[in-house]
Amino acid sequence: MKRNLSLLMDFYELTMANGYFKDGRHQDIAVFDVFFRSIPDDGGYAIFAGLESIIDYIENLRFDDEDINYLKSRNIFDEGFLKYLENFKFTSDVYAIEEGTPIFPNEPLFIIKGPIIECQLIETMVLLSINHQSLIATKTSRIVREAKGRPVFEFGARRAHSFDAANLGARSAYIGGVTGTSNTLAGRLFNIPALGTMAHSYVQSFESEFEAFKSYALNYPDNTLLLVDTYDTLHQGIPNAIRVHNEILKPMGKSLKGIRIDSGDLAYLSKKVRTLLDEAGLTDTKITVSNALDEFIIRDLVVHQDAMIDSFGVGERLITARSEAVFGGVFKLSALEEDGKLIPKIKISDNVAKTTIPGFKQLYRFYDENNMAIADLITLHDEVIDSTKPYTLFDPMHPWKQKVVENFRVEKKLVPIFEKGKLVYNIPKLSEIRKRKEQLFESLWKEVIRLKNPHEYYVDLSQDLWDIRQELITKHKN
Ligand SMILES: Nc1ncnc2c1ncn2[C@@H]1O[C@H](COP(=O)(O)OP(=O)(O)OP(=O)(O)O)[C@@H](O)[C@H]1O
Ligand SMILES: O=P(O)(O)OC[C@H]1O[C@H](OP(=O)(O)OP(=O)(O)O)[C@H](O)[C@@H]1O
Ligand SMILES: O=C(O)c1cccnc1
Repeated sequence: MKRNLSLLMDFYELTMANGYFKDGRHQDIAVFDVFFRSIPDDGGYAIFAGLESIIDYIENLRFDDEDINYLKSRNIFDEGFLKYLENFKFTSDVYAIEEGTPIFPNEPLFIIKGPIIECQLIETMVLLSINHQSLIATKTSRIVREAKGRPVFEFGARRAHSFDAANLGARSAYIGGVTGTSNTLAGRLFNIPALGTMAHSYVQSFESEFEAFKSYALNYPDNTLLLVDTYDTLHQGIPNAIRVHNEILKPMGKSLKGIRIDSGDLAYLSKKVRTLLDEAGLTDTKITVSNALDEFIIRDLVVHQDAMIDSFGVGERLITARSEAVFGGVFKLSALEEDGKLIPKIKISDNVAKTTIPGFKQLYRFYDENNMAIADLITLHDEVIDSTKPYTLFDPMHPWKQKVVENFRVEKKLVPIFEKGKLVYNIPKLSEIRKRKEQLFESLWKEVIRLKNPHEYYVDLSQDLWDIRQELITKHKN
């Protein structure tokens, strides 16, 4: 079902848009940036996601009769403004970081340059898409990393905060690194491997656990995955699973694919289960565990308890990003055209870190000879970095802290998405986005990605941009 989401915007976007229109300023060219200030869970990096939803929103942004009639019924909007909305056409330029890219605080993730009225109308959807999807991709990447190569499956749909959160959450989780999802619709929509085991209800619905396992094995002899903790994992679940293997699967030339443990001490049980399975000759049968897992429990199981676990199913704490459920991306005006010239604008705060970075910008990532990311540099939009010469990076908060880099390579991180309202970006397949995340993640130092007290990745300003910012701070403070 195609939904009309055009009015999914904060009401103030419309009152401001109506104001710009009535004052005849609505076609004035503005630049707005999206950035975020702190990384969820005090992490050292985040993963960017949500761009495809924004592209979809912009491509379908039109106001139908029901939208217009609703706005009319509020009795505050100008007739001319409603006519403008009725004939709305997106004409702006958009630049964004590509999904799956590691991102850091304060850098521009998404830039729109166009009539101020258009910038304002898309604000809410841009933020909600980036904030939700980057949050889940980031949380997932933390979880997957701690599994140290063991597959992680996303099991969260039932505890997601809505159906959109389930579907887009599964997509973000796939970018973040899960191997598959239990959400069948996400599987169909996004071509993510959709799969699963069985629930306790299946076991409970039979006279005995053995009968339940037998039925499952007969129905799925090639992919028998049994939930073994309904009654007693070690004394009933595993013996019944081994019996089903010996009596049903083995005579068919098949073998038990895997078992899932969903309660109890997962380290202790997994080791005991591994021994029992091995002793029965089932050395290839995989052990999956679930039950309110997160990156910390997984790390504890894998690193500190030597649990014998082959894969993890992770639901509620991933799909809701329970440990820190807000990704604080913001949308700020950074430039305005006056007499045909873009004039940088700033928002000053007593907290220097909260003072915005003015101007129409570009973002570069510096890599060393070994392809490791050294720092990100925010520049003016047209600045060019000459990588054949040494470049002096400096900390924008403490400019005397400097580092001269040589033998580096730079990547422009903000790529054109819309030009004068026309989509110019080749939307990548989800599998390519996932691969990008994997590849770019390899360029981050271990110090930056560790869970606790990570090293702060440098996000610097070019000298030209720093000068403009200082000039504006001085001007407004006087
Ligand atoms: N060895 C372990 N190390 C660290 N955390 C663990 C370990 N085993 C299980 N956990 C976690 O401890 C929590 C236990 O949850 P809970 O108190 O609900 O117990 P339970 O075993 O699920 O009990 P129930 O039988 O009621 O389902 C879960 O988050 C689970 O992932
Ligand atoms: O704990 P999570 O990380 O969210 O992982 C998903 C959970 O969902 C299921 O439980 P549920 O009690 O909903 O149903 P069940 O009868 O299949 O166990 C499953 O057994 C997991 O415990
Ligand atoms: O397939 C599973 O094992 C599954 C799916 C959803 C939630 N919990 C478990």
